[in-house]
Amino acid sequence: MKPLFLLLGSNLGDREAYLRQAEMRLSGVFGKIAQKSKLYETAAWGVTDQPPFLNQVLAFSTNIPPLEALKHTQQIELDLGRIRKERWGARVLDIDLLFYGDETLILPELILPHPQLHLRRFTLMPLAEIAPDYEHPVLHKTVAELLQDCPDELEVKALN
Ligand SMILES: Nc1ncnc2c1ncn2[C@@H]1O[C@H](COP(=O)(O)OP(=O)(O)OP(=O)(O)O)[C@@H](O)[C@H]1O
Ligand SMILES: Nc1nc2c(c(=O)[nH]1)N=C(CO)CN2
Repeated sequence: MKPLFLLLGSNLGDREAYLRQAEMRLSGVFGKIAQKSKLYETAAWGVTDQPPFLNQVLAFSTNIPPLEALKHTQQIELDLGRIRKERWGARVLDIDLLFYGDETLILPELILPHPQLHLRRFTLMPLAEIAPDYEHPVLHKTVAELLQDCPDELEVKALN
């Protein structure tokens, strides 16, 4: 079994409800949630001309292989997305695989650890809440150190 850290994001519709549904579906696949961050309200990063996000990090302990894990998370995005699509005409759930234990992968469909995680405060803040001492298997810095060194100045606010 290895720890799998997932970042959930939503910025359309009832964001909290989408995250909750995603969480239920994910625990159906990966089992009991080992750790769960608070919800974080964050301004949109990258393409800033869009509504603010709710982000949250969940951790599981699993032996489902990485590519299979990705298929599951993409299916959940699709399933919840279909509901959204009819209603809003946009994707409102994003699931990123952040760390899968010490796995390092560079495939067209999956890069582990997530190649942008150290550049994104909206990822590092919730991750640092639940796993500050977790070491990045490529950069060899802890999550707390990555957060400290992160150049991103995005405002990220814990909600609960
Ligand atoms: N660690 C990873 N977690 C999730 N998807 C990944 C990862 N590495 C590569 N991918 C690939 O990235 C592709 C694009 O994902 P998506 O459409 O969600 O992009 P995005 O959310 O706009 O950007 P980002 O991935 O930078 O957050 C997916 O089809 C997936 O195959
Ligand atoms: N704050 C925030 N910004 C984003 C996010 C996200 O989850 N949170 N996801 C994006 C596409 O993956 C683009 N920008």
